[in-house]
Amino acid sequence: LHAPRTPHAAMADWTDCLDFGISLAKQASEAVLTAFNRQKEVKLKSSPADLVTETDQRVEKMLISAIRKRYPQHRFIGEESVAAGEPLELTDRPTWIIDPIDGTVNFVHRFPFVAISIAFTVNKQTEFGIVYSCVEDKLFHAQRGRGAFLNGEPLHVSGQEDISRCVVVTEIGAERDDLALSTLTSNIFRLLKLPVHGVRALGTAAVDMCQVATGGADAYYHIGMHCWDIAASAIIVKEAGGVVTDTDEFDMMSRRVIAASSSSVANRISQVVRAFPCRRDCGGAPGANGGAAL
Ligand SMILES: Nc1ncnc2c1ncn2[C@@H]1O[C@H](CO)[C@@H](O)[C@H]1OP(=O)(O)O
Ligand SMILES: [Mg+2]
Ligand SMILES: [Mg+2]
Repeated sequence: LHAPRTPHAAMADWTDCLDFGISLAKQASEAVLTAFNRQKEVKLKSSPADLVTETDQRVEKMLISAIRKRYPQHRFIGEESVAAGEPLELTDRPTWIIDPIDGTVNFVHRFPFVAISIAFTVNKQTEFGIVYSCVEDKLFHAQRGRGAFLNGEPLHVSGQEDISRCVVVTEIGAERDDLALSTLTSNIFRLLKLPVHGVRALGTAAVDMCQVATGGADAYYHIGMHCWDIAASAIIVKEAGGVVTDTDEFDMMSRRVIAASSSSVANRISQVVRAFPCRRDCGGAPGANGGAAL
């Protein structure tokens, strides 16, 4: 007798991978903290504000080689691998999306918010996300359909629906051209005029977005970041009861995101904030097959 065939991905719950990812994030955090107070050699990437250090590269290599050893069939999208010329391609295969240090400018300056961000997708759907805020020693994680947690305690968004009572987090990013800078500053101007209670930026997209999951902030938006900056924190916000959108449906490759405590706050931010053009990380038109869903 033959049991009915169920696709492998539908059967698996990927908890094994999640546990392994958490143990690796802890190891990676030790490496980041050891280097944190030392003098760093800094190289530039796409702009004078887009930095990389030897630690970013070493931590990413350590993570990928450990995962590859245990799961030889799995694929990777890593910030520093892509910077070194690896293709950025999301397929249906199990894929680890890694930012070895989110907040490299903070790391270089010893501004105490840096994180390791690890997301895992199957069939382009995120199964879990891990964000380890190293200096704070805060481990955020979420698994699809199973809630979001900070150091093991359940997380919930604030539920705030009134934009004028919101703390909104965003990032300044690495772009320094006139169009990007004027769009960015006028977005902040328009939000402050609504008014909102405050606008904040911690310097790490992953940790910023986790603030929405804790209820410490009510919304987050960012234009220009990459999939590895937000893939893990997006599922953490969603599992904490938040809303994660683009101008339309969330697409982690679109380089735009709004995460909010409620759909009314998300809609209000999408009415106020304008995007500047960014080349997609991968895939076709927004929402097309090459994108990725939560
Ligand atoms: N081109 C870009 N535009 C906007 N944000 C970017 C960016 N590249 C990276 N980021 C991310 O935005 C935050 C800082 O503004 C960080 O999370 C940073 O990630 P990183 O430190 O891994 O490079
Ligand atoms: Mg990053
Ligand atoms: Mg990084």
